[in-house]
Amino acid sequence: MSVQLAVRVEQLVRRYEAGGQHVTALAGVDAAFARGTFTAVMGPSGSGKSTLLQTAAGLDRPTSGRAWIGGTELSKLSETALTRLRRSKVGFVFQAFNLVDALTVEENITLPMRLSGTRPDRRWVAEVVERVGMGDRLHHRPAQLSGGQQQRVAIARALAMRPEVVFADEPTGALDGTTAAEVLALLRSIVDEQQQTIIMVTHDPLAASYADRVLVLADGRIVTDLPQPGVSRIAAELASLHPKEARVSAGVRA
Ligand SMILES: Nc1ncnc2c1ncn2[C@@H]1O[C@H](COP(=O)(O)OP(=O)(O)OP(=O)(O)O)[C@@H](O)[C@H]1O
Repeated sequence: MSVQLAVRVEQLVRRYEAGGQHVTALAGVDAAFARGTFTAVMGPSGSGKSTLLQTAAGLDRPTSGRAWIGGTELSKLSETALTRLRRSKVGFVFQAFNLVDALTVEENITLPMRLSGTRPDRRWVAEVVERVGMGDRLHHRPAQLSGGQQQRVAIARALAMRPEVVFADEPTGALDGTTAAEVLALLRSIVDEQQQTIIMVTHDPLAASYADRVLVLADGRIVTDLPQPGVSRIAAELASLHPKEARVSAGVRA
């Protein structure tokens, strides 16, 4: 039986022009992500990790190349169809949380379902809220929460609809070690128990060790594709690319 692909990108190129200068954020990335797998995307700052996530998720259009979510090629979709596809199949956790200030925690978490006209699965929503430790803050507004708490709300919002694919950009960057471990265990369990697919950008080798696979980007290209590496192997790979960055990521002050 062939492996079902949740996400695929082919020869993805993304160039930006800013202040008269051209930057090649992605220089031709090919990658396939099987359904029910958890992939960590790593690499030095500026290597193209966020751009890969954004273009693979259909939040940004590539300069050239193609991206698929499930069997659907994103470049063939109108903006409306793309928005519909994202709302029904994709969950996002952004670096900047992107919570709606005017809504409560509970309303933020169920917003994607209301937007896509799906009835929330109350039991699952309650479980997700509990597992990110936000059960006692449901009626707060984002401005009344710490950065780590806002990130946990963003994670609950991404998982509440049981999307087929979750794209997460540094989901544990703002969390303390204990909360980060709980969130990573939750991400791991939705892959193992519900066959959801996660693609997560992280700088942290410990966070990446929860994944089934680690892709390392450098200068807009995949330079390493490791199946189930341990923390020390990941740290060594990063150190070989960019020694200072790897030391800081591993929590060691340079
Ligand atoms: N909107 C934009 N306009 C111009 N250049 C951009 C834009 N977004 C990203 N870039 C550039 O593209 C390159 C890749 O950026 P990207 O954010 O994908 O890297 P990253 O690996 O996620 O970095 P970090 O780890 O610092 O978040 C960088 O050189 C960045 O400056």
